[in-house]
Amino acid sequence: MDSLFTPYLVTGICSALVVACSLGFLRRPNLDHIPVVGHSSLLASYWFGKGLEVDHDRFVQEGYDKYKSGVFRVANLTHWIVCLHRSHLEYLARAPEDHLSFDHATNNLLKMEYTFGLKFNDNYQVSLVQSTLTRNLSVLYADVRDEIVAACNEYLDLKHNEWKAISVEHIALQIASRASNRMFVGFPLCRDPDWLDLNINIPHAIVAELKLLKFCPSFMLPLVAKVVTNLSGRTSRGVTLLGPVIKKRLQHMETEGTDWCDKPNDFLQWCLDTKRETSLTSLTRRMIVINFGGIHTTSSTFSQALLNLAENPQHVQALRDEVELVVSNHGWTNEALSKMRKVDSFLKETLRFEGSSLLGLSRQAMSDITLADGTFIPRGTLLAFPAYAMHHDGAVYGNPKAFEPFRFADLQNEGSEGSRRQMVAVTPDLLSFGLGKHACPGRFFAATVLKTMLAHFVVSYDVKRKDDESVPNTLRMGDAIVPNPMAKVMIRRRVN
Ligand code: HEM
Repeated sequence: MDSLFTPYLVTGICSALVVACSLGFLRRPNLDHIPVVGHSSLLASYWFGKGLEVDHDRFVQEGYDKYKSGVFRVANLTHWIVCLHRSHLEYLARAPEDHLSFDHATNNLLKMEYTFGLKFNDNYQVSLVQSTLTRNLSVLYADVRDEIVAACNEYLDLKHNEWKAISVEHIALQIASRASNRMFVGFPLCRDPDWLDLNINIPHAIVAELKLLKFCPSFMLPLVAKVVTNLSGRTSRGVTLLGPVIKKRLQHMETEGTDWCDKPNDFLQWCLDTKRETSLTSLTRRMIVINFGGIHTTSSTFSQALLNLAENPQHVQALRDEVELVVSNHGWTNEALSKMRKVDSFLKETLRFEGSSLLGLSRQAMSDITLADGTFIPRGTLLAFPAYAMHHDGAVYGNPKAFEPFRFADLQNEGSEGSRRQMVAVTPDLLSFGLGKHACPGRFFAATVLKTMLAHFVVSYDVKRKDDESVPNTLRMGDAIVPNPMAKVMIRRRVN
């Protein structure tokens, strides 16, 4: 019965998709008045889809250079992205959600309900990141550092003083996911290889699923998602691992109220304390989504920083001197991190120089809008800024094509605007953490983890390029910029 039914079902879905896609094309916002860079139509970008993956960076840069003070659009397989100009940043930062929506743009990209199983706009975890997580950084700093040191010892597994080749991406992912999960779900689950593996690999699965889902019109998503996503599989694997921890905590809350001896202080508990949900499924999905936002962003920044360290050995001593001096005065504390200007600058320059996306500040127009320069943006349009090109603009940064690790520390030392130069500052010159009310709320935690990781590496290990090969370039996959997964560096315990 099933085998007879399946071909009809598949044919039905395919035909409906074709009809719906054609209708979808007809209903797209009319953007004829905005110049195109690269593929001249969405259809062309379908046909040359492979080319788009490869050339997207070239098109965006071309548009940025050509339309210096205007807007342009690039095709992104299923929709146009209108790239705005720097002068529109202030409007975007202030625009209310019913004009320019971060949530709709994100949902358009991630199809949250079908990939994570969380309803659109059901995101109370965002305010917990912003408030409780950030507030607890000093209190929980010792735990986070403890996890980083333990993870380094375990995964690097260095014997004596011998050099060892390590896969940068693998090591960065393991350490970042351990450190993050110490804060997210606490000890001992933060060391459970199955929990870590689940959360490290979910983004790969979701990216693959989205490649299919993004062609699907919204009314068909519930049906198609059932076929192409593995939401129930990953949820049940997560519930098996996290469920017993949640159950135990719920029991404590029932018998002992809001406080008890040894009450955990971690993200899971903060979610439970809100009493917004008690279902094992939704709490597990919540912890998966927070891992999704936190792990890969942090680990790819660290991967890139480690590669930059191996590529620029002449800067290691300055970093070591700074870390040793600060730690001798303040110990390993969150306060000490705020004094490590060079470490901060090294990471900030890594975000500027490589970054994680060609485009930043994606938003969807929720009504017809006319920008200050008169450009008309119809309702439904997806907007973004050419972040990578902006970060490499000689009018903003001197010597923009060079990695200058201490450029932000030098600016901090020179000027009165010290705090604006810090990694966590969000300013129009650096869009790595976004801008305005949706600027990344996890950036304070990310900076704590990243600075501790880098500071620990420079004082504990020697790092160099592998066999004097230069480090491989980052990869471009559509808009995303990711460290090359094949990249390796040589590492040993510090010799002097
Ligand atoms: C180096 C690491 C990270 C980078 C580069 C990064 C970058 C970003 C960016 C660009 C945005 C969108 C901002 C906008 O469009 O205005 C964002 C949003 C967000 N990030 Fe991060 N992020 C990082 C780490 C983290 C971590 C560790 C967490 C959680 C602990 C986190 C949680 C979030 C959340 C919840 C949002 C959505 C904010 C909202 O809905 O208003 N991020 N992040």
